Amino acid sequence: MCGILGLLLSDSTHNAASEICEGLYMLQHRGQDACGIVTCGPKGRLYQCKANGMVRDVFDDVAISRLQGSMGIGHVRYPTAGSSHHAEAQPFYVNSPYGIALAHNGNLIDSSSLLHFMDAVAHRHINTSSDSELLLNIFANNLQQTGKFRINEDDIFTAIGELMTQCKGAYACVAMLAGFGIIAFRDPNGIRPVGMAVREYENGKKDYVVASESVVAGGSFSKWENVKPGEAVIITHLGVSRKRVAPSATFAPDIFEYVYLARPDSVLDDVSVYRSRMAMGDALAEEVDRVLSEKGLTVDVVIPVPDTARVAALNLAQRLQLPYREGFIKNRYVGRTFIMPGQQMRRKNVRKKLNAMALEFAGKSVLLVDDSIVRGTTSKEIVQMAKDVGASKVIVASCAPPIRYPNVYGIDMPSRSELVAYERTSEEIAEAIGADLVIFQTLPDLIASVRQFNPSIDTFDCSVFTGEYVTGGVNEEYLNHIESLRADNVKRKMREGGPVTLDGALRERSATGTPNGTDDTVGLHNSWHVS
Ligand SMILES: O=P(O)(O)OC[C@H]1O[C@H](OP(=O)(O)OP(=O)(O)O)[C@H](O)[C@@H]1O
Ligand SMILES: NC(=O)CC[C@H](N)C(=O)O
Ligand SMILES: [Mg+2]
Repeated sequence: MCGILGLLLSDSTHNAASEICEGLYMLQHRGQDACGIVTCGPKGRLYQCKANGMVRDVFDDVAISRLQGSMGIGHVRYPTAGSSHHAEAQPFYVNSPYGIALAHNGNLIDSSSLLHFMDAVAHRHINTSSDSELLLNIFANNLQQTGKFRINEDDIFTAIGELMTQCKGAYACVAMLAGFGIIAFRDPNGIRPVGMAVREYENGKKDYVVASESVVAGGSFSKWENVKPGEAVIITHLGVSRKRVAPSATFAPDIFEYVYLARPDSVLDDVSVYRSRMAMGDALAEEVDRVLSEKGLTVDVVIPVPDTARVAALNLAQRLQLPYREGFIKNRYVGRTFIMPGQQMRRKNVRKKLNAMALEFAGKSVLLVDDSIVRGTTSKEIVQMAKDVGASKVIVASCAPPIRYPNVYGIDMPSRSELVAYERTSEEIAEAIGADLVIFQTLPDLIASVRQFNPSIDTFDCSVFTGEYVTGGVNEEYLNHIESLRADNVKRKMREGGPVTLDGALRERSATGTPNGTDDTVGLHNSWHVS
């Protein structure tokens, strides 16, 4: 779940970079590892700044002022393929044909065969282990096939249509063609979100923004519209062209966007994330009530696990007519822990991020409400913290059902054995996290919490709960393969600089994962900002 963004300003004398940077700040929750912007200035010249780090670390006034041009694209990264090396920060750039930059949210599941195609058929060199670099080169290769000096919109639609038959997985993308315009497209199942909005001036001119989440367009833009699954959108100074370029497929947006990934103040596929989380709290209240009366237990207070679970926890407390107390105070300077790259870092940061206030816990039977329990890192720590400050009983309720299967579509949960619910019953999960009881939302209730706001959504990608993958092509062999590439222990070795196979035996490379690493890759694709 990275964040993507594109901006095209009607006034070619204005620079787009500062507004893109502001937009990336609003998408920071989708990726904390790296970020970048590419703009297109006079004569179609591209300018780039990207690096490991948060938006505030990578972009200062100097960096922004160097990014010339009235259109550009941006990205915040949470790696789900390849490594955390700065060389894999996005947007990616390829010079041929025409000069293209691309930013991608999602994950391809057929990278190995695409890499082989690149090598054996397209003869294009892929310089990193990122699936997004591959995706860009598939697009570039398809455009190249036109053999044209200058391409038109139909050529672009055809190239993306072809890409959608070649690339399997999740991809919400924004691309920029030098001197031409901005292009957005979304995979045929619409797994990851992307939409667009317009800013209209009295003189009839229009600026356009494309973004992962509507919150980016909240200020001066209006008319937010989703990019539809299998659709491509081309935005130029002449206007907008849209076309469905893929054969129809089941629309299956990832339900985890509503559970955790997206900001509550965004509307995704016409569903307010905030409203859906309120509904999750209401539905979970029913389940909590049922289980508590079945077990003859009572609760004195409902305590949310900040931040994401707050909305649902408040509704749950109101529904059950229980006091709601902010028993955990969040340190505002610590980011999201789930999307941090290593287990040790995640664990340490839960402790840094949340502090239990004894006065809300001492002697009480507490119900902690979280949006999800994935590795159990957060719940294990906070249950202990609650007990340390004197809670007499700690019950944990989760707005999502147990997560027992890996995610292969852009959330970094590649390894079954890292999931606390894998091969465990609710009782065993409670034991693993040290709680007296764990209560999970049922899957039908979770789906209804979101779908009631947009019944036209066919279904949701719920693969982390069911093990059913809407794209097909995910079997035991594939799951073992990604586990061997991306399990926490493998990533740790990568960060430590050991040589590991990143692309399934196709090549070996080392990845130190820091901008100061001794290995570096060529400047065409990879540069980072040094102020
Ligand atoms: O079981 P785990 O592996 O710990 O993952 C689940 C937890 O991680 C997330 O919180 P996070 O700190 O990332 O972000 P938040 O502040 O938005 O809640 C999520 O909201 C859960 O609290
Ligand atoms: N979370 C994402 O969307 C990641 C995009 C891409 N797979 C990467 O690892 O850079
Ligand atoms: Mg959380």
